[in-house]
Amino acid sequence: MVSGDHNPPFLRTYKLLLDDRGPPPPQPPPPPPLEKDADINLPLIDLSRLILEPEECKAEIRLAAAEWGFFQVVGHGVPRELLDRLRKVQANLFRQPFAEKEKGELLDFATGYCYTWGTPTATSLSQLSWSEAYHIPLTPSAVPTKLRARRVIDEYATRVAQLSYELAGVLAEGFEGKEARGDIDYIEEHCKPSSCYLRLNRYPPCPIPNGVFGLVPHTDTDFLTIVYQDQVGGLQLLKGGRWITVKPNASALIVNIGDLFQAWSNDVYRSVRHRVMANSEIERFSIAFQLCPSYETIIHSKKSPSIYRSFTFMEYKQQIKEDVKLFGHKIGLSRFLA
Ligand SMILES: O=C(O)CCC(=O)C(=O)O
Ligand SMILES: [Fe+2]
Repeated sequence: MVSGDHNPPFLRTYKLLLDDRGPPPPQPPPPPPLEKDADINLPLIDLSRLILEPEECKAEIRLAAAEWGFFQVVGHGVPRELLDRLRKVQANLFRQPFAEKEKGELLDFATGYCYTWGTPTATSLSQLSWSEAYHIPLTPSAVPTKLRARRVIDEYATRVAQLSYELAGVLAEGFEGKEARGDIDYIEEHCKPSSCYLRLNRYPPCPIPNGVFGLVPHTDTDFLTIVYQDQVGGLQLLKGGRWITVKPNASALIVNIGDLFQAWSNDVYRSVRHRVMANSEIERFSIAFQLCPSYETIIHSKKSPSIYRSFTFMEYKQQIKEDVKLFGHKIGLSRFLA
């Protein structure tokens, strides 16, 4: 039986930021009206077609990654029943008392895990993320676990990592050409599960009206992210100057391109800014798998002229850390222009 308050103390901790809101920031002029609804529907790709009509399906994946940087997939092979079990495990982990979550001993992952909430560096409301998360490095453990939660997370991680390799392969072949199949192994070689992450997110209801972020606008620091969201909604991506909501679809997984794929593909694929809006009444859950390389991996495009200089993943992460400290936010790829 779980007792004690499970919500992080947002109102108390961020009281100054919340009191100091001032007038709302000036709004940009409204964008022109959309021509038709279809314009705002994210591509939905049925991956079972990779077997029936592989070339058409691969072309759709590449087009979506180039034009949107975001797409949803069905027919992805992750059983619905596993997603349901995972969601229960996730809800239960977040329902533990806040003090227990902070102690960080709820899961027995090989290299530990990290529980975070809010934005300790925030100096204004626009830098605050109204959410909590378990960041789990997917290092395989030598010791079998007795924890059901970890077994379910491991099972999901194995499946979703496999899916990410498959998608990364299709995308790599798209800009490197078929003859460069070796580069498909580039991903499998450098992005072993031990350097990938799973992030369990919870967005508690936020009593502050208007526009508090569940997760502040950002691009992802990885090759690829695969997100499983619940039915609440709130994830939005930036396209053509508009924030577009990713409509919940219970059978779909959301795939988005990260900064490293953008650099490696020399801007063929786009790492698009996205954010989560907080909901005033309902809590929201999502799970993000991040396909990341080992720290020493060198990211460089073979295309000439190369838009970005070569950099290691370690350098990239280090730069982000410095920028967050200095400016309160990540600057990202523009720091690495050639
Ligand atoms: O919660 C979501 O839908 C998105 C999460 C996300 O953008 C992230 O974890 O990087
Ligand atoms: Fe993200």
